[in-house]
Amino acid sequence: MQKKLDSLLAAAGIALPDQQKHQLIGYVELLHKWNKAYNLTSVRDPMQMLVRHILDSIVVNPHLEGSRFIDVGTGPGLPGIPLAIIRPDSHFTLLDSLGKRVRFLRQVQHELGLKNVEPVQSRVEEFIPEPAFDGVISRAFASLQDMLSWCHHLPVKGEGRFYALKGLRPDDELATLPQGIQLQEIIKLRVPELDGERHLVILKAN
Ligand SMILES: C[S@@+](CC[C@H](N)C(=O)[O-])C[C@H]1O[C@@H](n2cnc3c(N)ncnc32)[C@H](O)[C@@H]1O
Repeated sequence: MQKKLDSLLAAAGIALPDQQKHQLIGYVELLHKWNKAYNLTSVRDPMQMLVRHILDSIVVNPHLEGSRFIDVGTGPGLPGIPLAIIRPDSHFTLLDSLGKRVRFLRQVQHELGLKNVEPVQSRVEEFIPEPAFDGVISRAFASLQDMLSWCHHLPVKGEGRFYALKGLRPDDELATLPQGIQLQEIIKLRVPELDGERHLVILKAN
């Protein structure tokens, strides 16, 4: 798996310390080991997990601003765990409503020794955290409208952003953004060996 990760990282132009690469591989091994018991992902092949989960998450890293994030509807920790591994000076709250998935996240936290993640079981609508976040992140969670309406009460700093990882450019969802929210940027992401388009939508309150 190490060779495959190295070649994907090289193709993406990402350099990481060995310790972070070992943690990313350790995370894939845990996903693979516990997938059946916890029903974590439809991706069964660890090599495909590297492409569709690890690379797909970490290509977002250069576009994040700040150090305190929440990954809403994180499921098995995507994109939050890979981002927390390669961004050890940032803190990630990993939120999901399903107890089984949050139990898996606690196991990952413990086995990989991650000090910068906090798994939380809650529906996002009922979660009242503090202090404020620099960014609210989600992947495969909800339409932009639902994400923003379920997350609007989360405390986000003045310069804070909403980051939504999407497949195709979601022009129809962008046409009906709620009042008070504006589009900052849509970034086309390049994920080596992944078929199909990936986009990062960055929104901010105005
Ligand atoms: C399709 S999965 C995506 C998981 C992960 N982000 C990924 O990219 O693989 C959506 C996740 O959102 C969680 N979820 C759905 N509605 C939620 C809510 N209102 N509050 C918190 N989590 C929610 C589900 O339990 C599920 O784990």
